[in-house]
Amino acid sequence: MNPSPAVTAPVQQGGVQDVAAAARRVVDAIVRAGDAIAAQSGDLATALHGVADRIDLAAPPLAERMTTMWLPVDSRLHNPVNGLENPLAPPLEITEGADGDVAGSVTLGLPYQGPPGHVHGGISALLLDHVLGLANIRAGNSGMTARLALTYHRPLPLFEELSVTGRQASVDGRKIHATGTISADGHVAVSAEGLFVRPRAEPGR
Ligand SMILES: CCCCCCCC/C=C\CCCCCCCC(=O)SCCNC(=O)CCNC(=O)[C@H](O)C(C)(C)COP(=O)(O)OP(=O)(O)OC[C@H]1O[C@@H](n2cnc3c(N)ncnc32)[C@H](O)[C@@H]1OP(=O)(O)O
Repeated sequence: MNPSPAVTAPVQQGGVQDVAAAARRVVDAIVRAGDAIAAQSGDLATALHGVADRIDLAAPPLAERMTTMWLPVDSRLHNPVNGLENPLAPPLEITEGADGDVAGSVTLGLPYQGPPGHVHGGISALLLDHVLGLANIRAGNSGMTARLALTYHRPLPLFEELSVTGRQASVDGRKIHATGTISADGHVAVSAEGLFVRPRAEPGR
């Protein structure tokens, strides 16, 4: 289900989304293989640099790419959480949302490992910061993250579908409070309370 054009971007077959998906696969394969590719490392690095050189040649000036980052459509495609054109995004799939809430799902592999078989705590913070931010956008009052407090209740497993939720709790002038969770197998593993502050001027302006 695609609940809101405000927080998700259309899934496209082909195009840059496919390139980003292939790049994610390369990252995953490197982390999985580890020392097993040491003997081929020269060839592999040369091949990957060749791909990067080819892509770099086509790139427009950096400033041109940065200016639209806060525009909703561009952010939806390029943010590092659910941006389908950003290889760093796992990507989180926004699957559901009601009454301004945002819900998403994601299965994380080895590149996101912290403790053995479990998700690095900073990745949980990344997911929750973004989903709380999206919940604020959906609720119609959004701001910059000023404070994000996370409680890690239990280790969060890799290779299992995770459910991420976010909702706006209250608005007090420019201060916005939002809460969220990450659950695995129906159990909350991480919960978050965030303070977001609507800047006096839009960021980057
Ligand atoms: C408008 C933005 C949204 C646009 C959306 C476009 C579409 C995009 C689409 C998709 C995006 C998906 C969503 C993304 C989500 C991710 C968000 C991030 O990752 S943001 C990057 C990380 N955060 C920073 O870089 C902030 C850095 N900090 C600042 O810029 C400032 O400190 C800021 C804006 C947070 C506050 O600055 P001041 O000058 O406006 O704040 P003062 O006037 O001092 O305080 C206002 C009130 O807030 C409290 N406050 C401020 N900061 C606080 C803090 N850290 N802890 C506690 N209280 C704080 C103060 O005590 C004050 O409260 P009293 O009015 O006195 O009651």
